[in-house]
Amino acid sequence: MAADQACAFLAPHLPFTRKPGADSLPHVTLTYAQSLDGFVARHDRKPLPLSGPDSATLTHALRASHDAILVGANTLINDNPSLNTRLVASDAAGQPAQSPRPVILDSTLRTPVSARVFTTPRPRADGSRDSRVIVITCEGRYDRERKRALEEDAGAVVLAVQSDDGRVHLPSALAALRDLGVQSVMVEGGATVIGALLTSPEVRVDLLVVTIAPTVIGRGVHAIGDGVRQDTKDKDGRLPVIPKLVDVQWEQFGADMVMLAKPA
Ligand SMILES: NC(=O)C1=CN([C@@H]2O[C@H](COP(=O)(O)OP(=O)(O)OC[C@H]3O[C@@H](n4cnc5c(N)ncnc54)[C@H](OP(=O)(O)O)[C@@H]3O)[C@@H](O)[C@H]2O)C=CC1
Ligand SMILES: Nc1nc(O)c(N)c(N[C@@H]2O[C@H](COP(=O)(O)O)[C@@H](O)[C@H]2O)n1
Repeated sequence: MAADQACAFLAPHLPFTRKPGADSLPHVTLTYAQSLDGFVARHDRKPLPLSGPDSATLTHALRASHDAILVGANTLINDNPSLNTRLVASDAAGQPAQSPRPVILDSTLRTPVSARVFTTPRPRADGSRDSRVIVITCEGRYDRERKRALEEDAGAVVLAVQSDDGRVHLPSALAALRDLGVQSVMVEGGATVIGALLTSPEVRVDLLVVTIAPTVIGRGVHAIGDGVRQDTKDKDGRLPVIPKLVDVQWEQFGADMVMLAKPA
């Protein structure tokens, strides 16, 4: 069964908890599905189903094993995802599946109050933890009325952190999540967030889980190439560096191949 296979595949890497130390950031797993020719989305950025049922089960087991699940504002708006764990009964450790808290990176609060994520049931077996959606925005860039609407009409928690070149400063976002008690964050994308995270000199990706589906798209958005401008230096004059991968494992889930690795 795919759920058992997912548990066995992920078990050596559990639990996903933040490293010791008062100031340490949550554990970060970066995960996405790509076509055989390397795309995560069609060129029009419409939702693109790539994962087959078995690798989708793995993704949901991974979701259930994290405290929070993070996407960029474009993914939230384009895909209108649920971000829950409806495909699994247990997490990767065999405990009853909980849905992680959705987190949206949204510099200017474009997230619509009608987004599906706000009304998706997110029962928590332990009954104790706050499951409200968290929207992280940039200090000084958001509209107060949008913040009020997201908080009061959609029931979100809006956190404002410092901006980094007009976008949410990733270490500050993770520190804000840590301060809410989040130990582990699963980042699902899209391409811009994947690129920003993989090349961040300040944030460490602890685990990378990539599903490769035997589907050819031809034209679309590359998982990494379109999220990272290789010729663009950051504000400190540094070129983006994509880390090498170590401890690489491959396993077939249904028709898909899944790679699990650690950035060095
Ligand atoms: N196959 C897969 O596994 C997945 C595919 N996708 C696909 O990806 C596509 C969307 O990708 P893409 O258009 O690149 O957008 P993203 O979903 O990566 O969102 C990017 C936006 O997030 C906001 N943002 C805020 N802070 C940051 C930050 N620090 N770093 C990066 N982004 C930040 C920015 O918008 P602002 O400035 O307004 O804040 C930015 O434009 C969709 O088509 C979706 O279907 C998505 C997830 C997984
Ligand atoms: N693992 C995976 N496989 C695919 O084929 C995908 N298209 C995605 N996309 C991500 O999943 C989100 C949809 O989540 P729900 O099914 O609505 O819960 C989508 O927004 C992407 O983040 N992932």
